[in-house]
Amino acid sequence: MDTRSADLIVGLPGEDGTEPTAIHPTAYTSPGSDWHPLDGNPGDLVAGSPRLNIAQAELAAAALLAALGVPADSEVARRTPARMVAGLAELLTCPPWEFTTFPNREYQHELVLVRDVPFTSMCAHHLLPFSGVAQVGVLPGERIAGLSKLARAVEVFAARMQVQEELGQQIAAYLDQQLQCRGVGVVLVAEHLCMTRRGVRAAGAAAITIATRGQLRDDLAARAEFLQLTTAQIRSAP
Ligand SMILES: Nc1nc2c(ncn2[C@@H]2O[C@H](COP(=O)(O)OP(=O)(O)OP(=O)(O)O)[C@@H](O)[C@H]2O)c(=O)[nH]1
Ligand SMILES: [Zn+2]
Repeated sequence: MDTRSADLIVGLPGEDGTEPTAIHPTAYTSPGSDWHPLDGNPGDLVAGSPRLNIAQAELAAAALLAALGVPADSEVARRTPARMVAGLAELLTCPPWEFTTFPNREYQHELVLVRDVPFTSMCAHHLLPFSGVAQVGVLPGERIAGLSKLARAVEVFAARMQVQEELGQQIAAYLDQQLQCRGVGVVLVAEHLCMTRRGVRAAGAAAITIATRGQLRDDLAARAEFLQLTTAQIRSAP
């Protein structure tokens, strides 16, 4: 497995077949990431968290709108600062969940792939959403994950401000650590509003990133199969 994450390995299945000790995804900081506005803990951004000051955020939102010259006195706009804060908090928050695994009793050694997991995340450069689909593949080891947990891993790491490359690497590193499996692959295809609706306004442009671990990175045949299954339907340039 990825040597960069060796010092962070948790969740090893017990020798007697007991459940691994799961780390909660919201308490997880991926290896190799040196900067996250939410400090690796999107779960902090929930109502009541000392890090989420709703009143202050609403004042700041009102000040931002005023500085942008947006009138605040209409009935429609009166609650806009509160809606802005609630909307951002929602995009940067994920409900808690536990990573469930099961013994790989029939020894499924072929690829397990969950395709087209929709996600929305927040661009760390412009605070605009980027959204698309994730393809999450695992070459199982001793244990297999509940399928929904592969999609939940996407969901929880999407609830951060970041760039797409980081999102893919965080998901891959997390699954690698949790499952101690033989390989992990994450393909993200996303539209960045900061690029398609402003700036260069490249409408229709998509960003594709690939993050792999273990045999899906190092075994050329396994990698080719994974990429063929996950990228075959991506539209080529006109
Ligand atoms: N690699 C990467 N770049 C991103 C991502 N999201 C946004 N960007 C890019 O981040 C860059 C920020 O560059 P800047 O030149 O500082 O920003 P800007 O002046 O708004 O640039 P323009 O978007 O070209 O107008 C832009 O090129 C964005 O397209 C991402 O997920 N990954
Ligand atoms: Zn952006």
